[in-house]
Amino acid sequence: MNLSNEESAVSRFHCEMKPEQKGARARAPDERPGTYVDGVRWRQSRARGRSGSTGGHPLARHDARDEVVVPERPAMGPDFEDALPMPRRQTEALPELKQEPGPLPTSERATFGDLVATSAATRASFERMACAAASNATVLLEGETGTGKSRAAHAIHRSGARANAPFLVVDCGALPPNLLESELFGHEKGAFTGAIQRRVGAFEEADGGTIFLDEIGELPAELQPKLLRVLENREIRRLGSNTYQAVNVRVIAATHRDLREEVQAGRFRADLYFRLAVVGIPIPSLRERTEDIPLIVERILAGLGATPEQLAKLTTPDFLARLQRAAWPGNVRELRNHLERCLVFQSALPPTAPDAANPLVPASRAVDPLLTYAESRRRALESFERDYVEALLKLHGGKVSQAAAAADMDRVYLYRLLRRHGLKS
Ligand SMILES: Nc1ncnc2c1ncn2[C@@H]1O[C@H](COP(=O)(O)OP(=O)(O)OP(=O)(O)O)[C@@H](O)[C@H]1O
Repeated sequence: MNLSNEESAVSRFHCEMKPEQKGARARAPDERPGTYVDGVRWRQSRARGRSGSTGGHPLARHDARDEVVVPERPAMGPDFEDALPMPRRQTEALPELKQEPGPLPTSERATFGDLVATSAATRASFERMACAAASNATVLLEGETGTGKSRAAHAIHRSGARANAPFLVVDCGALPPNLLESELFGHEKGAFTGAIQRRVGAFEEADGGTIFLDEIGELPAELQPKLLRVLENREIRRLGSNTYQAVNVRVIAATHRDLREEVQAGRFRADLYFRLAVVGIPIPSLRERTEDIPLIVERILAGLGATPEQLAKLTTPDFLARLQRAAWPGNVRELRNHLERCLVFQSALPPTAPDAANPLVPASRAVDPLLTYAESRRRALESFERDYVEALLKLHGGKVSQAAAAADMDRVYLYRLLRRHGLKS
């Protein structure tokens, strides 16, 4: 399909088009005016070869070739992307913009790399991962914290043609903008105070391989146009340098955010979103795929070196059923931590039950007067911290920046606490 849009003022998500055998199915997300096929206004339509569709004024054409053409921006100077404004905040009523990746193909595939699953939802994700691995396309993994996005990214890399080349991970939420820019693109000596020598960035280091941009939704606004340029032109410029150099890097990005919502709110560039989501792969939360829990438990226990006796004790139908009923806001990571605790305490511990009156408040823990005051205090503080950040994150749907702002904490400090308590890697 060849789709063109010559009008810059078109809404960010004006319509969705899905290729079908004999053309394309197009869907307008709401009643907003101005989307036409062959002159007729529509919300859902099946378009044939060479129909014209206008969204307001713009013209969208498609033909039967299996190719999507995103309009190119005019060529400008090396810093042209820095001058591009962030899109304005959407002021009109927000339409229903939940991502609909289309019906995912059902798959027999119960493993991908070291990931295992039985649920249809996860097997469908595996199918997409396998397709992505066979290509060089940019991938966007979307799922809650701890669902296994990093593992999936690594598995895609390992299953593809770049398997023997480097795989570099950059957490876009963990560094302030200037350090992140240098981490990604490198810098020249003297580029800023403290740049005492030249530094190669992750894109250069990953040349020939894959770069995994974790928490891409946290990418600061000023770096978004720079990443867009890399994705469009496959070239980078070190901080403090005037020249671009070509890089051959496959990009896999991941986020726990709904990036479409971020685009609607004007916090994430629509053009960057489209460049990233060439292959979008949703990773379901653990509570949406409780059928996977027994297999995942076995896999995790084997990885943790559980003995056959421990394995038998922690895979009884009763214990597995309890695990399947738990909420797991931290998803597989939290499940893994729980199993590790079970091994340490040699017991099939019940998963932390949320307080009945307030599901966000975990049950209180008893104090042990046999411990010293200092040790008791340390443990209580530790336990408070974990419960607090876990509940905070759950309250804010896994959105770290939002949670940090609401709790009046520094985002980087919250990240540190989440990592310390195994709620984030
Ligand atoms: N299918 C699986 N089998 C075993 N362990 C898993 C599986 N999926 C995830 N894990 C474990 O869960 C933890 C979290 O996985 P991972 O870091 O890939 O999640 P994530 O979605 O990238 O998290 P975040 O969004 O916080 O970065 C890791 O310890 C990983 O080893």
